[in-house]
Amino acid sequence: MSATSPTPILRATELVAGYGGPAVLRGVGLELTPGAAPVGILGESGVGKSTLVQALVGQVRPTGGQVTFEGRTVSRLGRRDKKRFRGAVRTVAQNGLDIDLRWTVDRALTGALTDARKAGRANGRSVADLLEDVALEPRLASRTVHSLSGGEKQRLALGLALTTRPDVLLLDEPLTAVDPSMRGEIARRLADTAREQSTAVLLVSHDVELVGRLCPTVHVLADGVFVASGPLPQILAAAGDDDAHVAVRDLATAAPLAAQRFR
Ligand SMILES: Nc1ncnc2c1ncn2[C@@H]1O[C@H](COP(=O)(O)OP(=O)(O)OP(=O)(O)O)[C@@H](O)[C@H]1O
Repeated sequence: MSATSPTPILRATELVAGYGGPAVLRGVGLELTPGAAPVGILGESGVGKSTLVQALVGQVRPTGGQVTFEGRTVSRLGRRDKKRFRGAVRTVAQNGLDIDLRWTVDRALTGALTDARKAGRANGRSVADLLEDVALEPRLASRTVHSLSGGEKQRLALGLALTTRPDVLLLDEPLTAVDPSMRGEIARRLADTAREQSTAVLLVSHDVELVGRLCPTVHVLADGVFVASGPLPQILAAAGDDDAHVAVRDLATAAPLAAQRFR
């Protein structure tokens, strides 16, 4: 290994987490490295994908194992480190817009860029650049956030997350309201920007096609652990094996087109 090989910035080790009852996550390991290719998470509804994302940012406290940011335990970060963490690790969830809906898109993005600059995370991007990153038309800049469609709001949430030039972008079903025919294009632009800025991306989605296209490495979450990891074609190709996990078989059945394409 060369001395300059990138090191993971956000790392979950033997992560156990839940909500007081039986643990939802029962020993998950994950590494996110700036500059590395996007990592995908697939799994049926309720298996704990969002719980994993929340545990990665300290919103769900692990009861076992740990999550570290730059080597420090996330749930024990001090005030200054926490502030840095919030700029460096951005989450975009399905309904992730936490801003005044009366603002115009331009005001929202300009304000976020100013905040990023004050926090020492200026990225040299303009509002126009950000709109392009997430495939929002320039004419939408003068519209109020409230007036945007669900899919446009989701794209704005992505644009806002990019304002801090994050080291890690955690995307939890970020494009559900976007027309399926547009998802690929938005994801491609996002992946390009992430690559240019060395942002590590974790993509959680039910959309097997999307995850397969964007993420060279995919983890399948079931029974609280990753039951399969690797390139999606390899995972789907093994779905017919005698020892294949039922979640992998279900994945191939639920996404026959993807299974065929990747086979
Ligand atoms: N705040 C909470 N309190 C108690 N239980 C919760 C809470 N949030 C989630 N759960 C439970 O934890 C389990 C995992 O939920 P989670 O939302 O992580 O699954 P998911 O894989 O993201 O599902 P989906 O694909 O439907 O979004 C589910 O059984 C869910 O009901």
